[in-house]
Amino acid sequence: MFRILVSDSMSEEGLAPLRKSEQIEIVQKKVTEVEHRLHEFDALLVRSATKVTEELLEKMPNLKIVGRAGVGVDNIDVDAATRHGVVVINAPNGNTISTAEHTFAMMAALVRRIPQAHISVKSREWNRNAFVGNELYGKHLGIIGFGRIGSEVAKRARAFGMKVHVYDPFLTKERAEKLGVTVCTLDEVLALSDIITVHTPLTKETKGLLGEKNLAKTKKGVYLLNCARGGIIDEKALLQFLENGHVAGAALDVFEKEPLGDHPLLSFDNVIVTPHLGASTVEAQLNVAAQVAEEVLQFLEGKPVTSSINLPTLSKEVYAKIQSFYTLAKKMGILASQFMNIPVQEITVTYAGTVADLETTYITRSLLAGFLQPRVASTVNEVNAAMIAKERGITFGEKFSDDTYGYANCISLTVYGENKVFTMKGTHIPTYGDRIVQFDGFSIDFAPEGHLLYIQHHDKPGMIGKVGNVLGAHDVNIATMQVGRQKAGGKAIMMLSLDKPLDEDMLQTFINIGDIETAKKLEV
Ligand SMILES: NC(=O)C1=CN([C@@H]2O[C@H](COP(=O)(O)OP(=O)(O)OC[C@H]3O[C@@H](n4cnc5c(N)ncnc54)[C@H](O)[C@@H]3O)[C@@H](O)[C@H]2O)C=CC1
Ligand SMILES: O=C(O)CCC(=O)C(=O)O
Repeated sequence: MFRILVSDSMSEEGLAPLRKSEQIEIVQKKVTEVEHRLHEFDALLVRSATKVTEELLEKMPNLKIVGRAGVGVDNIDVDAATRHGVVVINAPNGNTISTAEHTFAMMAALVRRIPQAHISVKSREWNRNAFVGNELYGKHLGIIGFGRIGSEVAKRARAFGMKVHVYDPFLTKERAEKLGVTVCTLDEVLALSDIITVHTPLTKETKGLLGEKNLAKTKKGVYLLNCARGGIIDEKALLQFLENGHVAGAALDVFEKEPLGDHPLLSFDNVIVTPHLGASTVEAQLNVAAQVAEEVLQFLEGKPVTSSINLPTLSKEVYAKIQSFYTLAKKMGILASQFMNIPVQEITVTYAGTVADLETTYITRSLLAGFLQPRVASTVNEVNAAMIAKERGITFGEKFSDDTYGYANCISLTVYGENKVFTMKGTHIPTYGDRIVQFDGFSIDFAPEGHLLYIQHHDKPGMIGKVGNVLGAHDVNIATMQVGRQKAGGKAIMMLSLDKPLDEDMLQTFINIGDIETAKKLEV
């Protein structure tokens, strides 16, 4: 049974797929109302009101996924979630149109002074001369941030006969041309535009992007819009430019601090405001709730998510292809970690054959998670494996090679520890399964699963019998056994899979046989 906490208001219809599952219990309450049972939840669904902080994550040790029904994840401490191994997903497309339409509604309202006129008429006035506005037709619109919403705003602006200038450092010329907009520098957008609208995320680079310095570069009489994130337009600077009359008006849906409360911006007649309503339509809320609900359901069923903020994004088709290698890699990591139970500095994974053409980042992360899990107390998974490796001073890298070791695909692992380098090769054979085909320099062929006993010995007659006798005497049944050696009479290894786990103190009994150098218990 999975428990999902929905802590902000969300479309009921969008959540319906989750309600259908008998494996899922949904609790719709604010975090503060369920403080005593936060540890029970596997998933948390939020909009922007719930702040997903490190402190909250610590109170939710069972949490596996946070779903943001919307775009911006600035209310979620993604780094902290990553450290806790919690996947963060969002619903990036569901509210694009609503927010673009809201921006356009705000733009029209701003230049035609519709809210002011509305208040006037409601106050029983009829003052037509007080509300003379401007046309949008023929005006220069500057769009800062040309992603999903910015480009939808541009389409609508073109339909209104506006000239669109765009600044986005990550926008390619081809995409801009396709959408019929002119790519500019930021200074050009500032200098050319009659109206400027921002559609970037709030980042270190965009915080205060329209501050005192850049506002001074805009045309006198410019109109400004922010339906993205509070803080992209610096509110203090905006006040100053409204006071001196340089900015003709501003339309704001978002603020540095929300809820806004009493704010000096509200005293300006030419500032129109909405309470973060960009995505507040029935359609957008249905879209985003349905999108996160579907993703969370997939995730809880062990399937891939497609819009994760802190995991490589995989389509279902790609996930299906990598799944076998993902499992093999995890087992290889677990085996290597137990075998090399010493500090390690570096891990290299080399891919050859069919696996080399797949999304290997995910496979490497899986191997790393398998390797780190026996070494750390907290949960390690694909989300936090890279971060934990870094914290522990373990570097890791991927290589690609043509040497498949005679198989259709081959994953080779090299672990560099103090005074010891360990190597292993694994392959996945459809219908046969995962096989380790090289272990610590010995060619061998065993399935990496269950209770394993590794013995390194001198290649002499009778060794297999002696090991078998010890196991028999302790009532331990051998399920399978594989041997490998470097040369006749040289160093050799045995890998036995057993029907029950070995007691740690039995290992010395094998060493006492003589001609056995190492006996290790491995559990996968
Ligand atoms: N008011 C509301 O209710 C809503 C607000 N939003 C906000 O709108 C904003 C845009 O959302 P989307 O278009 O979906 O995101 P997006 O990720 O599709 O687009 C953002 C664009 O900003 C660009 N960008 C990043 N740094 C930049 C910089 N320093 N200068 C210029 N451009 C930069 C990126 O290259 C990207 O093209 C986000 O902040 C999002 O949180 C989104 C939905 C609803
Ligand atoms: O949940 C909301 O209404 C806010 C939407 C938003 O700001 C976003 O998706 O970034």
